[in-house]
Amino acid sequence: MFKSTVWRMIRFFARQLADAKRYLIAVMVMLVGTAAIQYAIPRITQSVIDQVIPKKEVGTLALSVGALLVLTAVTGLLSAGSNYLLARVSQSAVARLRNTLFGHALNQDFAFFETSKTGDLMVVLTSDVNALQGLLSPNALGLFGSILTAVVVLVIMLIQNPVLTGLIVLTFPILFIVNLFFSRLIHGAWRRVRQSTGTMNNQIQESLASILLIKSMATEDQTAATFAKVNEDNRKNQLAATTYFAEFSPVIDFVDYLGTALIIGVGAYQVMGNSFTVGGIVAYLSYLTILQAPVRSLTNLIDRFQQAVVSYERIENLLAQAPQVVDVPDPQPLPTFHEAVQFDHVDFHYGNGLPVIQDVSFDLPKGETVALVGSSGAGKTTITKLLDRFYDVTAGQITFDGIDIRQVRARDLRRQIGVVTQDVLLLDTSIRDNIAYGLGTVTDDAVWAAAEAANIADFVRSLPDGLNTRVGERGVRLSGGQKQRIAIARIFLQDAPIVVLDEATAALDNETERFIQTSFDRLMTNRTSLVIAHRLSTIQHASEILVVEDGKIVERGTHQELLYKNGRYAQLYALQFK
Ligand SMILES: Nc1ncnc2c1ncn2[C@@H]1O[C@H](COP(=O)(O)OP(=O)(O)OP(=O)(O)O)[C@@H](O)[C@H]1O
Repeated sequence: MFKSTVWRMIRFFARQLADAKRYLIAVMVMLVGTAAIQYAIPRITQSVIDQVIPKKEVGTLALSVGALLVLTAVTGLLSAGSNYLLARVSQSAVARLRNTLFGHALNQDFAFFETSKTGDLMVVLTSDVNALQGLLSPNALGLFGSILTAVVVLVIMLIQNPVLTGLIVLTFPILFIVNLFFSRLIHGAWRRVRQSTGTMNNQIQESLASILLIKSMATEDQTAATFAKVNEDNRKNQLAATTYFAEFSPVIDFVDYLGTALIIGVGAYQVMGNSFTVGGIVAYLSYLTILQAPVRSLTNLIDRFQQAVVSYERIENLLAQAPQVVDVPDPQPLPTFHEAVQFDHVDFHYGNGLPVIQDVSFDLPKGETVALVGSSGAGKTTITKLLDRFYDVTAGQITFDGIDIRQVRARDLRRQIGVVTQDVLLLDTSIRDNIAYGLGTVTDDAVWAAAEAANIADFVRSLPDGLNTRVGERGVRLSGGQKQRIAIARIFLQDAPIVVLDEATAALDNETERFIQTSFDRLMTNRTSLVIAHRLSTIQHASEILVVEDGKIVERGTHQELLYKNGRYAQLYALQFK
């Protein structure tokens, strides 16, 4: 499983990098150049010590120093160039991936968002994508460069001084194992730090979001105590991570130093026996750093690789999700609504399989109002969601002017239906942008006309910033009634021929209720409406009232007919007006 994921991930990277071939070739050329210069610099130092100094060649000395300065400047340029190109390639690959994932998530249907937690999706879109970016980062990709340099340097060192080079190479497995062990420990420790930081952040976010609840239940102390516990866990994890680091750094330094000790000990011994030179020792000390670099970053890369594989698996899982509600390959055009919507023996259940809607049939002719009433949880909202095709019916069909709504493009259908829900969704932007949301460029006159129709214009005019007033996160700076009227203004502007109104259940004061009712009435004039009514006084003029209980229509008729019948509706009505 792990192996096949690794292969798929490598192929994925190859595809991502395919169109950056030119850049990657340029990077390779730069890396080869860097390798050559990194080999040459210690060689020049060596020749200065071994030849230029004994022979007192001042001219060659000046030349050598000049060459060293030029070469160092050139490596600087090459590494800046290759880092820039690698960063450019990896960042655009990652940005593309994030766009794909976000678009894919947005295109999922409603059912998907019910089963996936927002937090989990956030992790995939941020941390998991970052983990892949970690593998594509200039550091990780630059490892190829440092391996290349190390191999070149190693071959030449072996030819020059096989004994000393052989001994140095023997320290590498120790260096590798100690590094691996250390990085496992430290990564584990940092993972725990990240987890506890995540828990801490969630706790802060949740507490701030539910501040009203905390204040009204006076649970400040309790909330602070829970937070203190999470905070303490986080402190302990941080301390453990830094302790590991403090303990292991000297060990790593010691193993690093083994190579240096060998060069000084064995090298000097060879110099005494005239089989090596002082300049050679100095050059080898520089080469040692070049050789150790990839050994050290390899362990880092192994960890990043493992993290990336786990993240890639989660990304793949998200990409493998396919929405159930999809457009047919050849959708029919949907002309403007002109006749009727029909529910024809509709059955529906959510993912858990429990029947929610059973054998529901009704007509919603153009220009008429059909009202849904019934107890909480009876299935009224579900019926409106089926009309908007947020879910597909499990049996029967819903037709729009005779066309099954599964045969048309979902967005064409939804454009013709305006929805005002109980919990009004507002974005943290201006009132103007909230009213015009999703409707392209709209003139201020049109926005004012919609605000006027929704009975919110006077209020907007009374604000110092008028239409430019920001509504705050989730519209916190507005009252419930004001939010709802902004949502109604949005529907006026959308000018959909069909409206779905879910009356607020929350008790509104009489004045607000009257305001909203007038704007609802205006919205319903000349439109076709499906209304979920909680206050039965508002639907007395509906052309048909459907009483829904346990997902079935148990009674239907006009207000007068149903009162006369003296059944469930009459009962509900009596309850509200006794
Ligand atoms: N996403 C879902 N997954 C599973 N069951 C659901 C889901 N949404 C709603 N239900 C269930 O479906 C039934 C009908 O819910 P629905 O929201 O349609 O009722 P409602 O009549 O609109 O209620 P209310 O008047 O309280 O808004 C309820 O039993 C509810 O628990």
